[in-house]
Amino acid sequence: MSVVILDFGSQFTRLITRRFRELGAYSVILPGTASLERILQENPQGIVLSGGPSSVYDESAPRPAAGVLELDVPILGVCYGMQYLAQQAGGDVKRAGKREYGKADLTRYGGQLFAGIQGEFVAWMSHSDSVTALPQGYEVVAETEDTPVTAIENTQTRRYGVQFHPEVVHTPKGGQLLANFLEICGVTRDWNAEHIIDELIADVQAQVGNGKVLLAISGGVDSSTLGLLLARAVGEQLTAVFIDHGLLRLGEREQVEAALKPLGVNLITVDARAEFMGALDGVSDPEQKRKIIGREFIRAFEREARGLGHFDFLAQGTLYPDVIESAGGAHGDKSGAANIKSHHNVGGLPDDLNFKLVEPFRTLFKDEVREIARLLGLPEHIRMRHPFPGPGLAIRCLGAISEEKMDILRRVDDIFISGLREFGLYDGCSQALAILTPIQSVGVMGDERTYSYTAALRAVTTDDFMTAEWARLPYDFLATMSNRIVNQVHEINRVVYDITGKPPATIEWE
Ligand SMILES: Nc1ncnc2c1ncn2[C@@H]1O[C@H](COP(=O)(O)OP(=O)(O)OP(=O)(O)O)[C@@H](O)[C@H]1O
Ligand SMILES: O=c1[nH]c(=O)c2[nH+]cn([C@@H]3O[C@H](COP(=O)(O)O)[C@@H](O)[C@H]3O)c2[nH]1
Ligand SMILES: NC(=O)CC[C@H](N)C(=O)O
Ligand SMILES: [Mg+2]
Repeated sequence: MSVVILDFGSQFTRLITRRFRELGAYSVILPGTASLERILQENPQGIVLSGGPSSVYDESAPRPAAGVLELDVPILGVCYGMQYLAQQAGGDVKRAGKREYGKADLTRYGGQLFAGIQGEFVAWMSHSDSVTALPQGYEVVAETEDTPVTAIENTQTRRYGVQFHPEVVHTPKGGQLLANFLEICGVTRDWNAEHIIDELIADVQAQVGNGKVLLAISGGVDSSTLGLLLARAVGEQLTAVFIDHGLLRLGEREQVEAALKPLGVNLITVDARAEFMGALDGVSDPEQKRKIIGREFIRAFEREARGLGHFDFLAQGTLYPDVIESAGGAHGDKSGAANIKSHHNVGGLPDDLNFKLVEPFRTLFKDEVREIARLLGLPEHIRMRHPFPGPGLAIRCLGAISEEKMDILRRVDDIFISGLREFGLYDGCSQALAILTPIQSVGVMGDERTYSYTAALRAVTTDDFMTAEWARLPYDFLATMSNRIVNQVHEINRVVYDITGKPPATIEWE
């Protein structure tokens, strides 16, 4: 039993499942055009039609399969989904005079979807089209100043629609609205992280059978948690490989080896520094760097696999943000989301990949993996570690990299991260990093002129790494960091702090 979410290409589709998970309900995402038969396999108690970039009046607009709207289960349409419901029931949808984007206050609301909700209701909007004529049997149950038809319902047929996005955090009471929909569907809310673990284990066992699995492990949260999960799922068939690509932080290789040993993970460290540094020599374009790194990772795993016998499967701790930013879409079919950057483990994979990928966390967000990690008993110091990207320092050294630049950046990074720990600020940030810029500027030290590099420091707070705020670190702390860095790293004579959120920036600089 589940709620089926039909995806019409919204950036937020995955957030709908996430909210349902938080509410203790199990749901699955299927492509918007999935067949009726496929949908019925999920035994749905309710259906959500997601938002999407298309307009329902376009010839080529994606539509649910015939019969879906006739199913005798409640259906909630979100944005595009609501417009579709309205159009199908004989209403009309037109391009609105004004595009509505961002927060809007509901000037009135009521009806079953809003049951029990009180006070102001801030709704997050992102649409150009609007329902301009209400279909028969429907009632308008919410409006904003700009959009007279902001929510509709037909309690007879149990069809509901909202023009805003209840699934994003910018709609603070959206969770309650989704809970009301679950109630209408009669969903029992007893789904939790332990169920997720059982399900993930069963899925891995079904996928892998007796095959041998090479686990790409970095010592980070995702792959370490995956190590514990796979140890339970396919124990003996597992070999974990950690790659030292020369782009790691100061002392990281030793720390990772020391941290993973007690977990009982059978770990092999591969020294691939020469291969990575050679392949990256002289390359300055960020996307090209990412693609080369993705390819070199796979080549290193292949070399290792050959030495150890035959491996069908490569397991990676890929998370949902890696997938959506690499333009993977909610179900990994490149369904219209934009390519922001090619994460080494998704968009950076070479075309001639000979492994089958095992990526149980591909639909999850970081904080959900941390919850799984807690249940599997991952030690706190690994569980709460800041993420560190697979391409490592290479994407924090802007432009072409070199051994010398890696060495400079390693020392700056170490001063900053150790400083955060020393001042008790590490856990208050979700991620912190140092960047080596190619900018050289004039300074004066010991009465002498310097002409050296500028380092940038960045720290952010975020839950899901999809959006982030820059961390308001104390000035005194930043002053201490700046001092230490210019004093101890002679190649740096200027330090700046990045005060940009995501969006419009991203967390990493490349
Ligand atoms: N040095 C490495 N050696 C082997 N595999 C790696 C390495 N770096 C990254 N990977 C693989 O790429 C995946 C994605 O990297 P990513 O940094 O997003 O996750 P993580 O390192 O497991 O966790 P975290 O986000 O906390 O750093 C990892 O889960 C792992 O499978
Ligand atoms: O394993 C990874 N391989 C990659 O290619 C990669 N690129 C970005 N990141 C991490 O993803 C999160 C979001 O980063 P951005 O805001 O820079 O896109 C941040 O936590 C980044 O550190 C990566 N992780
Ligand atoms: N976010 C959405 O689902 C948008 C739906 C439709 N494309 C519109 O602009 O109104
Ligand atoms: Mg990592």
